[in-house]
Order: sequence, then structure tokens, then C-alpha cells
Amino acid sequence: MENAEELFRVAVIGSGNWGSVAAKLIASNTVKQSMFHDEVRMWVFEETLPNGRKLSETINQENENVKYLPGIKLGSNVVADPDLLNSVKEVNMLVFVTPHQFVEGICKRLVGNIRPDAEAISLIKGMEVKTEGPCMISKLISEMLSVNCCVLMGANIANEIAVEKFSEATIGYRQDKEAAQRWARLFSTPYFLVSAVPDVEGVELCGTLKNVVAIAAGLVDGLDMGNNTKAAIMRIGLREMKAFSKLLFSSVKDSTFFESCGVADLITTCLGGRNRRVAEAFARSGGKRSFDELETELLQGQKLQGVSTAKEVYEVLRNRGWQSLFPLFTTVHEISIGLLPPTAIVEYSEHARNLNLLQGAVQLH
Ligand SMILES: NC(=O)c1ccc[n+]([C@@H]2O[C@H](COP(=O)([O-])OP(=O)(O)OC[C@H]3O[C@@H](n4cnc5c(N)ncnc54)[C@H](O)[C@@H]3O)[C@@H](O)[C@H]2O)c1
Ligand SMILES: O=P(O)(O)OC[C@H](O)CO
Repeated sequence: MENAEELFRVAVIGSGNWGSVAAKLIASNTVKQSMFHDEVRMWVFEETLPNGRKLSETINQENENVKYLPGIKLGSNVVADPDLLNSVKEVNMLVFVTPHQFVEGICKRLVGNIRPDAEAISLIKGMEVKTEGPCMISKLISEMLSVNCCVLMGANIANEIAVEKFSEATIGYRQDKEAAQRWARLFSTPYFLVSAVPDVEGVELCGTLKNVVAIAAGLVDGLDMGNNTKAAIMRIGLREMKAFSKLLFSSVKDSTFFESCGVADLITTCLGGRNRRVAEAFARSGGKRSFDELETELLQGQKLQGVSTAKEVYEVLRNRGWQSLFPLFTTVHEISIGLLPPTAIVEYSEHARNLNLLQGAVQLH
């Protein structure tokens, strides 16, 4: 902070389903806590609604995101703004919450246009794959904008938090514990319990990779395989999440997988998430309808992260010759591009062999 008495000003960059709930959570705190400026700006990727009105105008008039979070009041101190650069003016706490595929473009526009003392947090579950290797979204934000970037992930189906049902979340931070505590103060409410761990990569990889496992869980639902099969998929998936994370970053801690961002998010997403839902419909179509088509039909503008993340993970596996070590991740991608039928997710003989390999290759216990 340039001036010790200056209040922290927050902007939420993104206004989808989770972005809108994040704005609501934050707005309920900024009005109560004197360290924060009351107003919360929310950048809106502008669109015209079927009634001809602009989404941002409607949000400001009705205090509701009628497209991505209908029926929920955001708080009168949330101000929607379709102008990205204006939305971050004077802001020193930037909350990134868009589908991961749009972040790089957004950051390019923000370069040179944010406060030098700004700090960031990413609620985005996903990664990018560059020629030099995988790049987590928090690192992309941090490097492009020269800001410290924490992450917040957890068992957080947005529609449930919107109606204030109790849930937990995990902040991952690198060194700046004070910043992590400030983020925790900004997000915590009696129904949204936030804790912080010094493991950015572990927290972010949990949130990212569980979306691939959720696609697998949706496939077994669509094949009517039952609960035992789904539990097996979740167990194998968790094991691959942990092995992949530790191979990429030796600093990732085992304990992170027992936080909300780990096993809890995996469970909620595999039971009730959008990735699961669309994958179920894909399997029920026998793989004949594409994920893109089903996403458009079922989610009405909301975005899946699991299919693109499976592709990104697959690229990493292929580049490093690790495919046979990660049969579930590999199979999800090959099913999603039509190389294998949906039933391949439960053809286990090869998986079992490969899981033994995995145990030998990676220190799992
Ligand atoms: N929805 C949830 O329950 C939930 C919970 C936790 C984390 N997340 C994560 O939060 C992130 C954001 O998800 P969400 O649910 O808020 O979004 P969403 O899927 O509901 O909405 C899609 C958003 O993308 C915007 N968009 C479309 N095209 C764009 C473009 N070209 N450039 C920029 N924006 C564009 C839309 O306007 C909309 O705001 C994702 O990484 C997701 O995995 C979601
Ligand atoms: O609806 P999904 O599958 O995008 O998952 C939502 C959240 O990530 C659950 O924590």
C-alpha cells in the first residue's frame, strides 16, 4: 500500500456463475470491514440479452446477474462494468475468475494498466501449456502483471454458495502470509470458511485436475455403472492428481489433498458439477454428440473446463512420455476427442497394469 491509511479496493474480473457469487461474498464483507472500500467492481464480458438489453446494465439495474446467477441479489455495492481497464482503476486487490482460456487475453490488456502495488488472487481452475511446459494460471497472472498471486479453490459449486449453504475453501499462497490472511478476510463468511496453506501449486493443481476426473465420473454415470464404479474412478483420479502434481512440482504437499481444494472438491464436482453433467450426456449419446454441442445446449453460456484441461494434461503427458503412468487422464482425453468410445473409461485391465507402473515410478506413500 502506498498510503497506510488508504482502503483496499477490490475488482472481480469475471462475472460468470462463480464470478457473480464471488462478488456477492466479497461485497458482503467490504461493507462490514473498515479496511476495504465498500464498492466492489465486477468486470463483465459484455453481451446482449435476448430482450435486447446489455448484461452489465441489467446487473446494475436489478443488482442481479440474470444470465449467470438468476434469482440472487449481489449486494448494492457491486458495480458491473463492461470496461476492463476502468474496472481495475485505483484497485489494489484483483480477483481473477473467468474460464481459464480467456485469462491470457485479459492479462495482455491489463499490462501497464494496473496499480504497481496491486495483488491478485485466482479462483480459476485450469492451466495453459506453453512450448516450455505447463504454466499454472496464477503463474501466468503473476508473470504477465508482475503481481503476487494467491489462489482460492475448494468444494465450491457456485449455486449452493449463492444460497448461503455452508462450505469451505482453501487459499494457496507462496510466501506472503499477510496477503493470504487479507484474502481470507475478504472471502470468509459464517457460511464460507476459508483456510490458507503455503502451497500455491498444490492447491491450484487440485482445482484444475479434479475437472478431468469429473469428466470420467460423468462418463460412468452416463454408462449407468453405479456408485462403486464411480468411487473407483474418483480414487484412481485422486491418485493421478497427486502423482501428476508431485511430478510437476516436488514442493506439493500431501496434506493439501486433504484440504477443501483436494478430496472435498473432487467429491462435490463428481457428484454435482457441470463437467460431470455434460460428460454424462456425452456418454448417453454414445459419444455421437460433441462436448462443444452439449456444453452450448446444457450450460447456456457457462463454460466447461474439464475437456480442455484433459487436452492440456495430455500434452504434458505426451511431451514427457508419461501417458502410460496416467491411464485415467489419458483415457479421458482420448474419449473426449472421439479416439475411444465412452465405455473405454471402465475397461480396466490395462489401467490396472499401468497403476502398478505408477506406484513404482512415483513415491506415493
Ligand atoms: N461455477 C462454479 O460452480 C465454479 C466454482 C468454483 C470455481 N469455478 C471456476 O471459476 C472459473 C470461472 O467460472 P464461472 O463459473 O464464473 O464462469 P461461467 O462458466 O459461468 O461463465 C462463463 C463466463 O465467461 C465469459 N466469457 C465468454 N466469452 C468470453 C471471452 N471471450 N472473454 C472473456 N470472458 C468470456 C462469460 O461472459 C461468462 O462470464 C472457472 O475456472 C471455473 O472452473 C467455477
Ligand atoms: O461445475 P464444475 O464441474 O465446473 O465444478 C464447479 C466447481 O469447480 C466445484 O468446486
